[in-house]
Amino acid sequence: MSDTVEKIPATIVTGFLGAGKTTLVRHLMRHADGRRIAIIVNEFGSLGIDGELLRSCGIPGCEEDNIVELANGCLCCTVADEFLPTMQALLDRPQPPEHILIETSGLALPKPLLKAFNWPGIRSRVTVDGVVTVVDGPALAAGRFADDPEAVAAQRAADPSLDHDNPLAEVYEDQLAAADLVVLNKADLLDEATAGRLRSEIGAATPRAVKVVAAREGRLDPAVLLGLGAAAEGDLDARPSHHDAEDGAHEHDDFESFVLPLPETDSPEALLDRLATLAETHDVLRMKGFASVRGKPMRLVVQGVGGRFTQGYDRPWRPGEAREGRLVVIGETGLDREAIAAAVGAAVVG
Ligand SMILES: Nc1nc2c(ncn2[C@@H]2O[C@H](COP(=O)(O)OP(=O)(O)OP(=O)(O)O)[C@@H](O)[C@H]2O)c(=O)[nH]1
Repeated sequence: MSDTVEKIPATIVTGFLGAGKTTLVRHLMRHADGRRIAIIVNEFGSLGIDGELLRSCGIPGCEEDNIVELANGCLCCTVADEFLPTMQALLDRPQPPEHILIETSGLALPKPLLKAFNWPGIRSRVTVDGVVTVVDGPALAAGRFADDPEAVAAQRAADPSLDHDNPLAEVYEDQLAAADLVVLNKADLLDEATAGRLRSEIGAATPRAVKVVAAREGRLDPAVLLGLGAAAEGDLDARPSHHDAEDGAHEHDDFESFVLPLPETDSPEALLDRLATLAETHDVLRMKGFASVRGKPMRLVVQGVGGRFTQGYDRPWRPGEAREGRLVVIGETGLDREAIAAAVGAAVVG
């Protein structure tokens, strides 16, 4: 009975590339009210941009020690090698966290991660308080991740061999199927009618009745996001995955990621224009990184989701720090790396 009483709650924040997970985690940290929260951030690309952005945000609680980065992989595939030892180390701290936030990569399937919470050393000490799935409202409205969920479902039901027909939709659907709460994010870019339509679409795509809340920049009261008490690790059957038959193992051959050095720029606007054109031309799903702007003491952050780009400065370049720009590029396999590199005036480095 005391089984659940003293367990540390963990919240899994999942959602497609660029949906707004890191933004939501930052909001949560800003409103943590002194709660000791540890963050585990996982990224698909080899360069940990999200961890870097969280550390530089200046919010108390986002210090180095509280953020553990699992870059270069996908949490769902490196559970045993990376995630479990990381959790163990957090739990073994003299002052263990009061809550653990896990931000998955945009391409991760939540279910293998949920399963990991049943490992003996973890299950006795941590419970999954809830899976929060962040959805990019405007992307969904544009039909990018689930053009027609019902049609996809019907097609699949008719032909079970259609396992990898649409990897984007599969990831999106798996993330929704695992959700205890869905955040319909980027509500500022949706009109009311569209938001209403998306809510019903999401409702139809989730296998259980799950609350859908609209948000701008993940700005929701922590009481809405935390304390869901789902104990999701004990409820796996209710969260179907396209990869159930594969016992959690899945390939990421469908997607690729690489890093480009970004040359110093005179104009952030010109840089963004170039990247936006590039994203459209080459069908890039996600770009994010840092750049040096000539004459500026601050580091420029660039964020691109599909063809929509934003920029801002996060922190001054440190004394002695090389002002090296870096851009992570993520897309479906087959990106023309050379052409993309040439378009930003760089050579591929990783
Ligand atoms: N307009 C608008 N932009 C948003 C909102 N939330 C996040 N963004 C922007 O969307 C971009 C991606 O946000 P992130 O929080 O980095 O998304 P993510 O899900 O962590 O991205 P990945 O880690 O690549 O999967 C950034 O430029 C954000 O500023 C929102 O509610 N409205």
